[in-house]
Amino acid sequence: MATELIIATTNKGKINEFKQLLEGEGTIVKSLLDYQTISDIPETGVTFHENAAIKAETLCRLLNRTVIADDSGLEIDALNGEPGVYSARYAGEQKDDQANIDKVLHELQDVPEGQRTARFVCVMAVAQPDEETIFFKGQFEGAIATSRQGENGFGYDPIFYVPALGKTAAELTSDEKNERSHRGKAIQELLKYKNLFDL
Ligand SMILES: O=c1nc[nH]c2c1ncn2[C@H]1C[C@H](O)[C@@H](COP(=O)(O)OP(=O)(O)OP(=O)(O)O)O1
Ligand SMILES: [Mg+2]
Repeated sequence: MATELIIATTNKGKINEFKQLLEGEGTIVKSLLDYQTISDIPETGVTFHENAAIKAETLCRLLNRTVIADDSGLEIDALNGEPGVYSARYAGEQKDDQANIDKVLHELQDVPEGQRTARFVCVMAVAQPDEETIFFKGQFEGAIATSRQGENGFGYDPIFYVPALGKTAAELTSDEKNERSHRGKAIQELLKYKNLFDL
């Protein structure tokens, strides 16, 4: 039987990346979209670690199975690290990617090119029944562009400029993004520490 990895997320962009990063011979990825009867898990924490733990531990308890969660966001230096943990709801509770991007571009309208540095942060929590939750982290350094470029990815990708490649994250192929992204790096750390079949 295939190993099922359960990710406590409803974000389709994340789910696609988890599938590209982890699925293969004998391993399939499931998400909250496969457990429609489970209601939304409120993210009441004030740090990525707290929210990742809340999501992973809540679903772990409900299913009595190992669960992975990803809490991530965009830290913009000129905004003192905002929107950070609040990235998904930056422009309101409706979690609208386009409205969030518009708000970032507006906030940064007078910030010159050299001062638009930012990073994506991902904290991944692995919750297992009767064990301490463990955490893995990844960061992806870049800068905020002045307009949208590219169609790939999700969330803030169209305005996240990757200097080394001269493209936004939304102009990268999924392999190019996964090799260097916050989520890709957190998964690499997880896999250094744990075999997928132990999850
Ligand atoms: O690679 C990324 N490329 C672009 N944007 C990204 C990325 N990674 C995180 N982000 C943004 C999306 C969202 O605005 C926030 C995550 O918020 P976060 O609460 O972790 O996820 P979510 O609410 O969309 O789904 P869920 O909590 O069900 O996993 O950061
Ligand atoms: Mg969320």
